[in-house]
Amino acid sequence: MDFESFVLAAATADLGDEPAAREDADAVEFRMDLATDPLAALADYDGELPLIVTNRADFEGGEADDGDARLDALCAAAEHPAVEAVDVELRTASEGDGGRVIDHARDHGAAVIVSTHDFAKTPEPPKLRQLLDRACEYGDVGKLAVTARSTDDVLELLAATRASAAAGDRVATMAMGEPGRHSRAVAPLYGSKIGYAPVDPAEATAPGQYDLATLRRLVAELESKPTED
Ligand SMILES: O=C1C[C@@](O)(C(=O)O)C[C@@H](O)[C@@H]1O
Repeated sequence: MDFESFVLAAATADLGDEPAAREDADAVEFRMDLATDPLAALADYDGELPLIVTNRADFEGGEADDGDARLDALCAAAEHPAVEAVDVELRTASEGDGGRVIDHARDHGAAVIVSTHDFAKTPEPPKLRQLLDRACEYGDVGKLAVTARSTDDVLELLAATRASAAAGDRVATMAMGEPGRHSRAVAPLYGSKIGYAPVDPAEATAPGQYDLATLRRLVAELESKPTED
């Protein structure tokens, strides 16, 4: 996966969801932190969709204790041939031991997504750009998920997405929460390269997600098509 075009990832803790995701998803995001024995599940994986592996730390809204074991598991996962991208938090990349995961992923041919989340708010516009810039310094894709409290927040996120993409960075953005839901459908038009949606809406991995089939349909319908004139 080079993320040159938009990738819709079915986010799940259960790789058994893959057959159900095939029709609508381009990839599966395997939330290792939410799975019971993620490396065993990965060893048994023989699905068709490529995998993005995420072992989200507790300090960033996930359930994995931060520490060596979390990063060791990500490194082991990166060795699986179906794993085409590895997700690392910006904080882990910049302040923690994420460098070894990034190097290991690249050594095994996997792309690196560097993520940062704000679960309370949408930061001011200069900060949005700064977060995307920093995430792109470490990752092949810089991902920013914020919390929208109004549609104005979404406008600012879309503007930052557009500006980063126009500057040549590969970014993925989404606004979490109800007022931000539509960002998941429209951000691809402004340059966002990854969307996340659960196969089963009861198993959302973030607030405000559409279910997979809905997001696929919305993105496809909004996709700009060449005009005939
Ligand atoms: O970082 C992200 C984005 C996300 O938080 C979202 O808002 O869709 C969902 C997570 O599963 C994924 O790791």
